[in-house]
Amino acid sequence: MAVYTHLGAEDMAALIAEFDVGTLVSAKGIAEGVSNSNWLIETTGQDGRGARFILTMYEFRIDIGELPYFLSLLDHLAAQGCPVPRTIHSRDGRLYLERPNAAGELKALALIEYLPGVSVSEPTAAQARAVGQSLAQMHEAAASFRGVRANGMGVAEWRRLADACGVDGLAEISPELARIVAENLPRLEHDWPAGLPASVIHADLFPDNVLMLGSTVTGLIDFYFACNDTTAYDVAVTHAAWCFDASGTSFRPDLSQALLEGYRDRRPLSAAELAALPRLAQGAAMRFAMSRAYDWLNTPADALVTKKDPMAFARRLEFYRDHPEVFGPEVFAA
Ligand SMILES: Nc1ncnc2c1ncn2[C@@H]1O[C@H](COP(=O)(O)OP(=O)(O)OP(=O)(O)O)[C@@H](O)[C@H]1O
Ligand SMILES: N[C@@H](CCO)C(=O)O
Repeated sequence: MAVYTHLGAEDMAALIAEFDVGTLVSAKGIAEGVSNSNWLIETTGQDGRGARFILTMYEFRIDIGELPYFLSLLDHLAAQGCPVPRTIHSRDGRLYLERPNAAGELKALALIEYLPGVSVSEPTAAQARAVGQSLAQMHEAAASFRGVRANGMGVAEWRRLADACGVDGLAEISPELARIVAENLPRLEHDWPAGLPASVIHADLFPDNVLMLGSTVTGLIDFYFACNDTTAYDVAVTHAAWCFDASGTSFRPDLSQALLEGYRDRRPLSAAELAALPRLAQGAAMRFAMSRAYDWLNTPADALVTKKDPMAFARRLEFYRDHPEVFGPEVFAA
């Protein structure tokens, strides 16, 4: 569940009245998501024909100081034609408002455009191709975005998370996990690709952050890890998130080929980027193995959150290390 704060009907109506979107008709809590409280809002709309929005209260994790980067990035990408929800600005031009949460702490709230579509759990090749195309479209469209944010989930953070788990903590999750981190993290730290083209990246484009209708991408959402970093690393993250079964044991070459071809339809990958992809993909797998391992050990047993399996990504890491040909030229020649 993810509605941590109860907003009464009068408070909600007053909040929505701060935006030029008509009057409040209904507000329903959204169960998905863990970091924020989210509501599906229905209003009469500016023209009386009805309109839908997503209202988010940023409960944990997101620093209010970073919200202008995330929310104005949505506006920028939407204005460039990307399938990204626009931020609705308040009548007095603010990107977000502030209200007390359940504990009386001041929290930020943003209203964003509602987009149709559902997140797929078993993607087809046509859907993977469309996601590759949308990712490339986003990279191109973001080139003119002026905001800058460092990647808080980069190599240094993988090390910090690994050290915070400790060898014993990693081994408690799985002895294999401790071994894979010990064997691969120092190597990735030492040889992490540098000097490749950089841009704004989404950095977390998992299937649950893509809305689709059939094989059409209708929404890229949850930009709260977006940052400026190596563009091809975003391709690697998306590849790691889309091209395996849930356990990370079974690689799907059909999805891989479709995703990479879709991406290259819109933005060519240079020889240097292609050569770096095996290592970038190992890093992407390490990033999610480490954030999941840390959460595994530090999420209270009674939290209403499903723990995600770190081994699913540790296995992907070994797969990428052992199969660099996944990104080889023969894949694209086929
Ligand atoms: N613009 C949108 N249009 C339609 N539905 C949306 C939109 N934004 C979010 N949603 C819906 O709300 C759900 C929760 O959103 P989101 O995943 O961003 O929450 P979160 O708490 O930030 O997530 P997490 O903690 O997993 O990062 C999504 O699964 C999606 O169903
Ligand atoms: N998408 C991530 C969570 C965000 O870090 C995961 O599945 O582990």
